[in-house]
Amino acid sequence: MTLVITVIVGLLAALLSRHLIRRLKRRGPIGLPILGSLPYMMYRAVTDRQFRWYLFVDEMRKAYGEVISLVIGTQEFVVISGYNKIKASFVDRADMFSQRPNHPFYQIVAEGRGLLFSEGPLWQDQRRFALRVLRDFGLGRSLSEQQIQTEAQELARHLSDYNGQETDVKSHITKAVVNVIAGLVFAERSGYEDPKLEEFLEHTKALTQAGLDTVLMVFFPQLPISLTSLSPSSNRILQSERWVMDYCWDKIQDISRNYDKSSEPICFVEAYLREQRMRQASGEGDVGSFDNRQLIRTVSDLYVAGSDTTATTLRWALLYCCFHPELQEACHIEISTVIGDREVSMKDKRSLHKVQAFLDETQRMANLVPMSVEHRAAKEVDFDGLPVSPDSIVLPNLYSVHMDPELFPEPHEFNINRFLDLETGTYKPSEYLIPFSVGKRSCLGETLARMELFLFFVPLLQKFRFEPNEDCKLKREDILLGHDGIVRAPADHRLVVHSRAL
Ligand code: HEM
Repeated sequence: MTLVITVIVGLLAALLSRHLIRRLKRRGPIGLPILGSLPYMMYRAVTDRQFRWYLFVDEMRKAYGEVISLVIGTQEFVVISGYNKIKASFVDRADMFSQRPNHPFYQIVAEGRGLLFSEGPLWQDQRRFALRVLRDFGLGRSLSEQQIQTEAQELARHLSDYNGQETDVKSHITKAVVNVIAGLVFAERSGYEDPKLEEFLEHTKALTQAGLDTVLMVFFPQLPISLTSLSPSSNRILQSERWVMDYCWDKIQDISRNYDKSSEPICFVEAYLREQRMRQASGEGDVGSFDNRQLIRTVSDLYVAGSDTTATTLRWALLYCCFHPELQEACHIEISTVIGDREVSMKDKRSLHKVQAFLDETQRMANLVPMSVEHRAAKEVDFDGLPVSPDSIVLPNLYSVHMDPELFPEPHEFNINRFLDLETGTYKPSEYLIPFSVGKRSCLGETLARMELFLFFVPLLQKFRFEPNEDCKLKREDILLGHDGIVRAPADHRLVVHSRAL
């Protein structure tokens, strides 16, 4: 018996010392063997109502440094924080840090296809193609400008029905933004009452605002993947993923049945179908990586990445308008003076200094994707003295840049003057504002998103005044703290909409 106890204690001591030696070589919390910092994180999540994953990670950054190793369960996260370190890794060493996690959970969800979670030559080809097609359809130019203007008018018409009443602006705004993407991808739009659109919004929410129990699967990559179905939240993600894929596939099939592949494409799907045909004609009858499964995944990525992100940023902008009525009024006066009651266009952007500063400050404070999308290293590498394994999940801590008091003094204050030249009153952009991340994997939809933010926000402030309802005033701090998730959304709230006399 004594011998057995001695052997067990010896084994445990050996395991612990091996763990300690390995952990001491790395910067970051030591944690426990097998569980890492998970118990501490769970304790914090249970005892602190204000616990948020990105705040926890940033707390670790404050305690241990700008490049740290955080082990949760058996999964190592390498957190890269601060503008200089983020640039040194994702821009200067982009070839090393532009991969996506090879973790089994991501493989199940995305199968290494699409734009968001693919890598290597497949990702390069698809990204290049998507950017070219979106440019051909006038991204950053008049075609998509008209499309957004039409949706902005529709949104304003819809909101004017609520004059003097309170409403949850979320669904109105998201529908308008989804219609812009649907126009580009499928050359169609849905009515605001379309039940499929409602369903789509529910499923994208499940995908972008996943909870901690989903991440639990990520924390233990060695667990059999069948266990994923035991976690309700992981299951919800997989179901939503399937729903969005089926939805996209139905639409692709409709387009495919009617599209004459020799004619000029009018949407992304038609351009893709034509590319498939050209590849089949030129090669050995092979579409290469441009097959139908890749098409569905790419389309669903554009849909999911392009809807909740922009819509939620606009919701943050209206919330900040409500909590800073003097700034809302200053932007309205600027809009009235510069463009009066005519329709806004992208040409007006450079004359609307306060509006631009307001949108930038919104993006800084909102920290919409605080830890960006997960990366990984292409191979075993040393970065800033820390060994980084290709199995580690690398997180660009964008939140740490936007909240850096050296770059943005009093970072928790909403202050549009950071983006204004105080002598001339003109807009002054900052290179440290990086909501779309940086480097080769930076947001593919940045140009579209910037256009949408401007072309939706200006008519909203031109035609309406927004006010928080009583509940929103009472719960201000909770609403501004927001939810956890890949996309950081404000907590549910309702605003009172007042039409302005034009
Ligand atoms: C305000 C709105 C938006 C924000 C803040 C935003 C932010 C981001 C961020 C932080 C990433 C990850 C970059 C990285 O991996 O380091 C990303 C990736 C991506 N975004 Fe956006 N995004 C927005 C809107 C859009 C729109 C409108 C589209 C669609 C047209 C889009 C499509 C994508 C795609 C496809 C990727 C993956 C790129 C890749 O892995 O190569 N995004 N976005």
